[in-house]
Amino acid sequence: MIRFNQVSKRYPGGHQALSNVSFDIAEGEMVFLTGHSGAGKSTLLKLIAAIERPNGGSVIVNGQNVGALKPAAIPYLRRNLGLIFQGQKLLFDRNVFDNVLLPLQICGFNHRESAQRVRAALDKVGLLNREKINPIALSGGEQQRLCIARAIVNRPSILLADEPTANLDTEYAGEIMNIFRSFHQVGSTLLISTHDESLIRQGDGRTIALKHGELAA
Ligand SMILES: Nc1ncnc2c1ncn2[C@@H]1O[C@H](COP(=O)(O)OP(=O)(O)OP(=O)(O)O)[C@@H](O)[C@H]1O
Repeated sequence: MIRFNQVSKRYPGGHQALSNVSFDIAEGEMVFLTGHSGAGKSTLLKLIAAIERPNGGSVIVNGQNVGALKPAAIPYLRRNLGLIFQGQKLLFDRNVFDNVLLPLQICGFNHRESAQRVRAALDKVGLLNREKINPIALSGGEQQRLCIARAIVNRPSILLADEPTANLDTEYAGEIMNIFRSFHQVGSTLLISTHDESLIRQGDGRTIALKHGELAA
């Protein structure tokens, strides 16, 4: 489902973030991506979502070479991806429900189906009873769960999460891991970058480790 074949990424200015990285992730797998700060984890996730392009090798997602996609094809790729990335902003001028609705509005779903999907996503992350409030009134962990609801409302087949439990206490981190496990159980493919050893222990998935931009043995 995701295949990296000898992938290298060098940023402008000459920094080599990834060197000759190769691995496969099968449909339905849950994989943790680990490595020190600066090892290249975020870069690897961005290559899958075509936020960055590789300088060498190929990144294949669902049979498509995403590094070679034309810009017009990128939104179609992203419809199959749920992205939980650092720095993604919630909209504080809309309520919880409307924050989750936004990706469906962009895709042109009708109102009734959208509302059902939003409520199903909010239910999964335990925020169904908070749909009318402004996200500013949510705790850090609840805001993170709202970001997850927004990422899954399209029912993506692949979920990419970059440090999803950073800055959260253990209790919240455990809740988020439970949500990921429930996706894994229904057959979604997950790739989760994390420093959090306890998350990895709870997750029962394979680990891919990066060290200075290379796969660590
Ligand atoms: N847009 C960019 N321009 C230039 N260099 C970058 C850019 N993004 C990342 N880098 C560099 O590439 C390397 C890998 O960064 P990346 O963010 O992928 O690492 P990471 O493993 O996710 O780190 P962290 O755990 O700290 O988030 C780092 O040395 C970083 O400074």
